[in-house]
Amino acid sequence: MVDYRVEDQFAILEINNPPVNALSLHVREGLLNGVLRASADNNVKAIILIGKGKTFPSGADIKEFSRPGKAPWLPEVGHTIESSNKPVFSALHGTALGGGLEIALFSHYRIAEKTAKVGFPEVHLGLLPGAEGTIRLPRLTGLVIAMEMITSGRQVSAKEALKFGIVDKVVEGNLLKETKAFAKSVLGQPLEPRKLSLCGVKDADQVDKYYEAALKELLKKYRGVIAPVSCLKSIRGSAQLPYKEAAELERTLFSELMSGAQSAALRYSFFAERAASRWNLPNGASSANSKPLTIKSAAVIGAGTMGSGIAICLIRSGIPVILVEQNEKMLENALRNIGYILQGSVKLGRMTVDQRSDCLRILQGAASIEKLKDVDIVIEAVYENLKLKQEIFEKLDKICKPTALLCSNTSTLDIDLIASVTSKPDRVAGTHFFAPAYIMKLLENIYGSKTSPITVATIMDLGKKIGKISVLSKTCDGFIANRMNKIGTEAAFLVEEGALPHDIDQVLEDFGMPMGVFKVSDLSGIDIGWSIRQEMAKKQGITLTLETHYVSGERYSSLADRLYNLGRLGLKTGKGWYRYNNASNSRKPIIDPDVTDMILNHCEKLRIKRRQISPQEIIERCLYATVNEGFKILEEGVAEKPEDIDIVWQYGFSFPRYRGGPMFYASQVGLKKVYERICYYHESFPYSKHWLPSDLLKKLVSHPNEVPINLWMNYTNSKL
Ligand SMILES: CC/C=C\C/C=C/C(=O)SCCNC(=O)CCNC(=O)[C@H](O)C(C)(C)COP(=O)(O)OP(=O)(O)OC[C@H]1O[C@@H](n2cnc3c(N)ncnc32)[C@H](O)[C@@H]1OP(=O)(O)O
Repeated sequence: MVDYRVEDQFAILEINNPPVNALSLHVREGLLNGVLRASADNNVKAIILIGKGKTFPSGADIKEFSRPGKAPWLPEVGHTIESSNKPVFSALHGTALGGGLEIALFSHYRIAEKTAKVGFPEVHLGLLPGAEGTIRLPRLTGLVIAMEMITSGRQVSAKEALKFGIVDKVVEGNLLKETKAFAKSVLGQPLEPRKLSLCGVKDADQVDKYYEAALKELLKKYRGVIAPVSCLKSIRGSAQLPYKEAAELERTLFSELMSGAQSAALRYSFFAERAASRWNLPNGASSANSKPLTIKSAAVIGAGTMGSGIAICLIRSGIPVILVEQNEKMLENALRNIGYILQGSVKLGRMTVDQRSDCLRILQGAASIEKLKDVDIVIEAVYENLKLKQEIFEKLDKICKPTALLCSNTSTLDIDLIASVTSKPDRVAGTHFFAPAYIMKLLENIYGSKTSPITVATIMDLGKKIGKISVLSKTCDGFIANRMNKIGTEAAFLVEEGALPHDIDQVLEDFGMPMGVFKVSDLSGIDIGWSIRQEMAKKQGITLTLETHYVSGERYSSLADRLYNLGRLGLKTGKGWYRYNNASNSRKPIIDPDVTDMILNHCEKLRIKRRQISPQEIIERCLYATVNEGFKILEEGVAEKPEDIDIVWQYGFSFPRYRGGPMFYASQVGLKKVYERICYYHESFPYSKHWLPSDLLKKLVSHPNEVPINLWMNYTNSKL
């Protein structure tokens, strides 16, 4: 794991632990033994630490964090490096992150290859750089930069690292050769000034001021997240305490974070995200054995908000797009809007003026789909109506080349029904983007019964290429995301039973959702849900009234229909579940007593006796109903694994990452407890079929060993 050789009186310790040279036990042992051996060798003048393959160590081995670890620990390895009688040079390339950067900070000198990046991403895992990174970095960079880098987890370029004083030299070409050359230029110089444990923090006298300012910002930016504040406390310690005491404080804070629920969820999320990109189909095809096609050109049908957003995602990644819209005025507006949105990206520094021009150069509008005969993929993004989509797919089937993939941005419709009108159903799939498509990271890809592995591989790969997190779902009504989402339904019932919209929103926001469900509803428009409900009623041949309380034997809440009838369509009309001060263009929701009156009247008419509802019940009702559906989704093979579901929730619905996702959250609460509460709510609300307990959940609670391994998460010691 660490290859040792001596060349030109340099001991080269080459770390060889692919794929990212994580500092697993054997690497730590190799480094420790290698440094001791080189220090004792009279033929060695200096020691060089370097990574084999694509990177210097990118951190501690995160997998080791979930099991009892073994010495030597990283700080021990680090102090052996620092106290060596020979100068130690870390030669950085790739991504020198976390524990990797800490090893470098224990070294006496750091040389970085031009394209290298360095950083402390531990905060994303709910941790702090616990091998004295919070104590050493401020000694090089000063407090402000260290606070920013460590609390944000940002990776900085070699050039920036040089400017900040993190590295001593940036080199091009052969890193080892250049490191040796640099080493020769400093050999013989005293080592003491190079030992960070002997240096002070140069702006230590300003620490309280910097701490307060950073804390204020963090509390606003990362509400409810504990690691950034612990990072900050540890950095403050680096300035206020003697080195050893600061290191002890760091260790204490690190242990607290490591044993906490947030870090467990964030570490799970790290692996879940990577697991979601791997997929298996029931026919044995998988991401490991299926090769994607290369997509060189695309078309998007429908220039509404969704279609335009999807076109932006594609052109931003260099894929030429034909945007098709029959309505010429709408097309013109859409092309102009895309220009404005990209202009906004330039203003925010997310792209250059030239990059914007390049994007617009590969975007063209078209009024008919006749022009699509040569494109590699078509993504249809018209109104959610099966008949309309089938008409389009029938035409595309005739016009497009036989190898073209035909995809629908449907959020609910059966892919098999859409594919059934084409002669090549193996080429048809769903690519469900989330609004706004150019911002939201999730791409929910859907396969039908005839979708080929090549098609699946291609859309999963396309997602990655356009910077999305792709998750695969089998076709069903609503797929993973919308089928599972029971929060809105239960929230409305809770309001009928005694809670008020702002009570529910507050509880959900305290839980970590960025916005409560009623605020979201106001933002997207009360009319959207209303049309969906009317469409559903039409299909079932029923008429919804303001007194409707049951539909086909299922409990129904007409509260939102009442808002619609009052013309309270949400933010756009200045009134919805909340009131808005449109005169001042404010988006801030204001609690409206008229809504409370409307709710109380509704309950009186339906003879509902209102009661006190606790925050605990709000969380349970909103989340456990969703979790129960999640288990049904797993049982039916709609999602292949719980990690897929959790990633859909994190990236599609902004579920707090520090809670892992609904499935991981349920595992932390304890599946037995969750199951018992679901059974209780099923008894209490027999007319809501989403409370019918999932068989899989029942089995996991009663006979966990009989459940196939993929149906429960790999990366957690879940409490059953
Ligand atoms: C007493 C105190 C002790 C320790 C303090 C130190 C703490 C730490 O160092 S915590 C770790 C800090 N480092 C990180 O958080 C980096 C995490 N990794 C990444 O950000 C990325 O993997 C990368 C930028 C390094 C590379 O990205 P990319 O090239 O896109 O590859 P992948 O992300 O797909 O990763 C490839 C493969 O490697 C696995 N992996 C990555 N990092 C680690 C790691 N630190 N430990 C274990 N495994 C790691 C990753 O899961 C992928 O494997 P799978 O595809 O099988 O999942």
